[in-house]
Amino acid sequence: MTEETIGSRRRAAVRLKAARKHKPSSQKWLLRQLNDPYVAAAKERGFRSRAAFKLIELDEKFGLIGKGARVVDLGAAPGGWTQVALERGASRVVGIDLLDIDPIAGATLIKGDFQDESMETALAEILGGPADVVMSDMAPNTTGHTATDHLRIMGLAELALDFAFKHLAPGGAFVTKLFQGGAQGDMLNLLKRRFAQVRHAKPEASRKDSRELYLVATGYRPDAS
Ligand SMILES: C[S@@+](CC[C@H](N)C(=O)[O-])C[C@H]1O[C@@H](n2cnc3c(N)ncnc32)[C@H](O)[C@@H]1O
Repeated sequence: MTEETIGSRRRAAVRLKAARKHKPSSQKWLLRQLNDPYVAAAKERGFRSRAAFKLIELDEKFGLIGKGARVVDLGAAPGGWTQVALERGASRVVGIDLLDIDPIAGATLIKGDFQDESMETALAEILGGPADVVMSDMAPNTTGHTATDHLRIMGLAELALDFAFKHLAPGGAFVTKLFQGGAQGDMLNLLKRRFAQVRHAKPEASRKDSRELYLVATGYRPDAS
């Protein structure tokens, strides 16, 4: 048996031992975390979430974050997407979340609901101009009821889009998380009128069994009606 095999067996035994300390429901979650290559890679690269790799993939595919870009990260906690935006050359990044976020050098982090009026003035001051990218990885608490969860996430995505309309620079990009079924009806039509290109994407890092996917709209046209 090679040393590598012995090593991986040992690691598996440690994982199982660690997982056994927990209730069956959290055991399942823990085992999934422990065996997830993106969790391991995030730890190795100092990212706060495995979600960081979703943004890396989206940026590699669509070229969203240019050098010196101003970026707004909606639903930023624990901070993976904010870290990626900075690493990819953004000059100003504002992360907003209902939850506390530990400081990230180079970013401004605001605790609160992105819909609060106070956010508008704070943002204009911090960014020093309109945003080049408004991105939302926001997720509402899920209920387990598929139709309700779909409506909730669509509602949040629509509000994020309203926010983008107010803050994006011409030519800017908007990214939002959705559930499968994607952007539909009115929202999709609106996006197609106001952006040069609208695409759906399911990054490799997005779990196969999750209904999540992302909508990426580029080339914002504020004057289009
Ligand atoms: C999946 S997490 C984001 C992970 C993040 N992209 C990362 O890489 O670390 C979704 C976040 O959306 C936040 N959220 C949900 N509704 C929000 C709202 N109305 N305003 C601000 N943040 C919100 C939640 O608190 C949660 O932290």
